[in-house]
Amino acid sequence: MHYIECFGCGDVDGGLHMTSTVGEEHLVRSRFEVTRAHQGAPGLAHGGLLACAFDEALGSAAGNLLRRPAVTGKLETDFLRPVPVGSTLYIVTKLDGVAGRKIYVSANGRLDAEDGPLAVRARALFVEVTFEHFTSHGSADALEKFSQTAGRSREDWDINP
Ligand SMILES: CCCCCCCCCCCCCC(=O)SCCNC(=O)CCNC(=O)[C@H](O)C(C)(C)COP(=O)(O)OP(=O)(O)OC[C@H]1O[C@@H](n2cnc3c(N)ncnc32)[C@H](O)[C@@H]1OP(=O)(O)O
Repeated sequence: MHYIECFGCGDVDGGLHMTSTVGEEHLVRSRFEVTRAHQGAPGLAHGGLLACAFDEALGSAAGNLLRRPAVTGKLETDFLRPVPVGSTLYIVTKLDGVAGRKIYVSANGRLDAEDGPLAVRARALFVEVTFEHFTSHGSADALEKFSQTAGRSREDWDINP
């Protein structure tokens, strides 16, 4: 599910511009190209933005694999290596389990190649929500834009393929 104004996957100035695809063995592969806009220490990615990139990758996996709206309840990150500006993080996310509304996902991010050195590891708990979560806490304008740019209606989420 893609939303053009999403900081993670949308077309936002200084955003992460991430792409995610569902691949073999129900793994979701995401890429994050680290630019100067994502800097913390000179020449290195900001840890908070790396956490954001993993939130996006993990959330994309939960949404695309289960086709249910869910939000991040908890996110843990292990920063194992510095991530330089100019590098690309190859993130692979897997669904670890579902318990009622709770969706457990985890991801590994490798530097510059699918088999590059492991730089960041993350785990998250997403909690399935109803559409009322977005209608009551978000804005009607943003939801309208979402349904136009995503090209889907809320009914699409009722189907679990
Ligand atoms: C039209 C719309 C389309 C939408 C498209 C989708 C786009 C997605 C975009 C994604 C963008 C990227 C992603 C983003 O940026 S998502 C944005 C960041 N996240 C949020 O804003 C979420 C804010 N939090 C909430 O809204 C509520 O707290 C939620 C909904 C999460 C739960 O409140 P709710 O009252 O509903 O449920 P509950 O409290 O009964 O909890 C239910 C169960 O979950 C367990 N639990 C909860 N929290 C935690 C925790 N921290 N650690 C451990 N466990 C936790 C809890 O114990 C319980 O377990 P159990 O007792 O059943 O065993």
